[in-house]
Amino acid sequence: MKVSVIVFPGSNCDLDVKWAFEVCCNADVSMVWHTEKSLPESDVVVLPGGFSYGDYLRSGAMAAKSPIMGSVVEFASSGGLVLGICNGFQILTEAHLLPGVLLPNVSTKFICRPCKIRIEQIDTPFTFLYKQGEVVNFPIAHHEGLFYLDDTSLAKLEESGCVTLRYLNNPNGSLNAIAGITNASKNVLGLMPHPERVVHPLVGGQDGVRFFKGINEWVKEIRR
Ligand SMILES: NC(=O)CC[C@H](N)C(=O)O
Repeated sequence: MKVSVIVFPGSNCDLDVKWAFEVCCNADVSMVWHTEKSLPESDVVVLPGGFSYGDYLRSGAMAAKSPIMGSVVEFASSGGLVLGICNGFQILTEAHLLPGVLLPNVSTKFICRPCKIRIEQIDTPFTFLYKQGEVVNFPIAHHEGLFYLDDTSLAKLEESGCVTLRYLNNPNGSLNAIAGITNASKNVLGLMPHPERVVHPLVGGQDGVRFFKGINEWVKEIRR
């Protein structure tokens, strides 16, 4: 499986997610600097966590205008798998690949801790190795994690089964405790928690292993 991780000035989870793909599924991972205009051959494109452009203006707003994003949008539109973790989720909403916006946490504090997350949808390339309703531990680390959407669009998002992950104890005040969503065709996932931080017992857990293994199996299935 070929994975491209987009690196923005201020990304800081780029190497963690590269390692997660390597350790979980022996993936071939390329790091792609944001000023590139085209993607290498890819099965999956990842927008990693961090503080792209120092979170100036709004988290993800400037990164969404980076030269590489034209190719990322094209890749997503053609059905390619796109994964945005934390700052990557913020970039996906700013690029309008996903609906809604991530606002400052209701506490106005940066929150960094383990978090219980319920898997709400398993009919996605990212979550199908989990059980429906399973509760996992994925850490969170963000200041702007409050997922917000207008009432009508939120109802539509829920009805269409695009709410993929939900917090058990809503740490940031997200509407409907939403932690992760997909687009309608479910090839684009954005989530605030960090599955790449729980892929080895040495780093505090393994609940993220099936997330990355699942992506790999999904890609291999498509290729077959
Ligand atoms: N870990 C991250 O990706 C941080 C996301 C973002 N910069 C925030 O603080 O909300």
